[in-house]
Amino acid sequence: MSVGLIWAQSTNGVLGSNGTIPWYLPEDLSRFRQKTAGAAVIMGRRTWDSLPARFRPLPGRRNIVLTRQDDWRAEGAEVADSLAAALAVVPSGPRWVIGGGEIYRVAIEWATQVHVTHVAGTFHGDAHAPSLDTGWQLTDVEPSTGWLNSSTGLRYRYCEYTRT
Ligand SMILES: CCc1nc(N)nc(N)c1OCCCOc1ncccc1N1CCC(C(F)(F)F)CC1
Repeated sequence: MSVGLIWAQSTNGVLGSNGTIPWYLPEDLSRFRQKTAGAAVIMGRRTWDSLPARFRPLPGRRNIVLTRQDDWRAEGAEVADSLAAALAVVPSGPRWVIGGGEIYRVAIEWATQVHVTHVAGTFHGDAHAPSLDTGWQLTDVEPSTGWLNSSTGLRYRYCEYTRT
């Protein structure tokens, strides 16, 4: 029942603040788009609400939204009331959990890969990335040393972790 998690976090582990991402990193948007293209994406209802309207639903992907509201509906979204239910509706093929903090904390138990965009800097926020325990191996860092420079002046790098 393997699933991948993908997120962008600051040095102090912030993912989001009040339903938004507290930085603008166009390179990460491209990376996210490329990594999840054609896959099923699983997200919490708050993350769905946070998507800019033109990206809701995320184009070219099955969008599965987790909510406990049994009457919740949205154009372009498939609804599930648990992660297990979400994974059951996409029995095969790549599945990416794309947020938010609450969902990552549940999904990390099922995950076999985590792709993190690390944004250099300290940001205020109310959603935090889960910590990766010792079972996770860092299998790819780009660049191998140092940081990439965004057109926005932010420094960032990509880390990929796997767990057997
Ligand atoms: C990108 C942000 C992001 N980064 C990584 N590495 N992992 C994620 N889990 C993630 O959060 C995806 C859901 C939230 O997404 C957005 N939140 C605010 C503004 C824009 C977006 N994006 C822009 C790109 C768009 C495209 F369809 F092009 F992919 C999807 C919506």
